[in-house]
Amino acid sequence: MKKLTITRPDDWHLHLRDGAVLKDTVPATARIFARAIAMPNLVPPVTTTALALSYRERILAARPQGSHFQPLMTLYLTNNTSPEEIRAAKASGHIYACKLYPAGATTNSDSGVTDVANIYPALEAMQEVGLPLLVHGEVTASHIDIFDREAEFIETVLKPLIERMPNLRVVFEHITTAQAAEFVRNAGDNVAATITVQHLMLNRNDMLVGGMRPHHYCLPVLKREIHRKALVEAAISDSGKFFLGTDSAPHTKDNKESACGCAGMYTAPAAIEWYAEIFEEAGALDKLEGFASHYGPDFYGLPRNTDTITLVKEPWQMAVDLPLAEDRIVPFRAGETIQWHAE
Ligand SMILES: NC(=O)N[C@@H](CC(=O)O)C(=O)O
Ligand SMILES: [Zn+2]
Ligand SMILES: [Zn+2]
Repeated sequence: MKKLTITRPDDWHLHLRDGAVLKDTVPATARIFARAIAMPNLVPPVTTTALALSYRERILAARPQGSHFQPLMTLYLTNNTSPEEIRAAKASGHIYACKLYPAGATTNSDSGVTDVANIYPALEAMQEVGLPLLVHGEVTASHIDIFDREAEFIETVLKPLIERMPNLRVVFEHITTAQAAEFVRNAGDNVAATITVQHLMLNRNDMLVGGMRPHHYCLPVLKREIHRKALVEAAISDSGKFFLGTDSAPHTKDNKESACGCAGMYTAPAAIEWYAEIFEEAGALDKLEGFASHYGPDFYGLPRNTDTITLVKEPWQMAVDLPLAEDRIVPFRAGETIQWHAE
């Protein structure tokens, strides 16, 4: 039987949500991951240190018994985020980054930033105290085609921003295009990117051929096969600039299977197993540990985990649906076979 032991991984982009669902979402990730960047797009959003600290307590309370899982908290930037709030966040010792959602770009982004110029004072404070900026990198102008929104964001927002603040640490989250991979590769050491399971495994045909598949809808939306290939190249490149961020984004079955379905895929239940499948298929299983367990903490200036997990090539079946508090959720690749099993 094929086996692979790697340093315990972390998830650098995760949606746990809040309230009753935490008892399902927290164990799904804590099963394998030591730490996860907890995204702040709640309703209302996590805009202050006080809100982040109380959210952290609710996540900790939902851990399975004996779990050492650590949520790494983030602040949701708004047009009104002050430099004082940034300094307080850093001083709290529990906030590891701030998230830029362009207003209207994705799930719960209505309070997001309408123009990055509005947050220059906050970004300057982040640059100064060393808090990374996490970016949902898509423009939202209605005349820009949805498949072009990420590439457009690089040219019109990200490049000028990084030129203006060359020491700001930036994570370009859930990249989906060859342009984004190339931009990050050529940028300075202060710029990195996370890559999801779904953008490494699927292209837009998987969402639209043979019927419209709401469970394959997320943002940024799946792209062409050439982009998927470029992302796999980036993930296995060992450059230290690309690391694991699942963007596991739970929505109930009803909210996905709808005339206006929510964006997001729930990959937490077998994330590391799917990444292993991707790396194996690319002939690069030896590169999985760097991507999943080393480059993330290195970029954030945190210690790597000291214990390990073992992946065994032992096929199993993903459930067709799972509990999400009082509702049901359809996980990624529901009912399908998973090649690896991690423990
Ligand atoms: N990725 C998604 O499609 N959805 C995420 C938000 C996000 O990360 O953009 C969510 O919170 O549901
Ligand atoms: Zn996003
Ligand atoms: Zn996300």
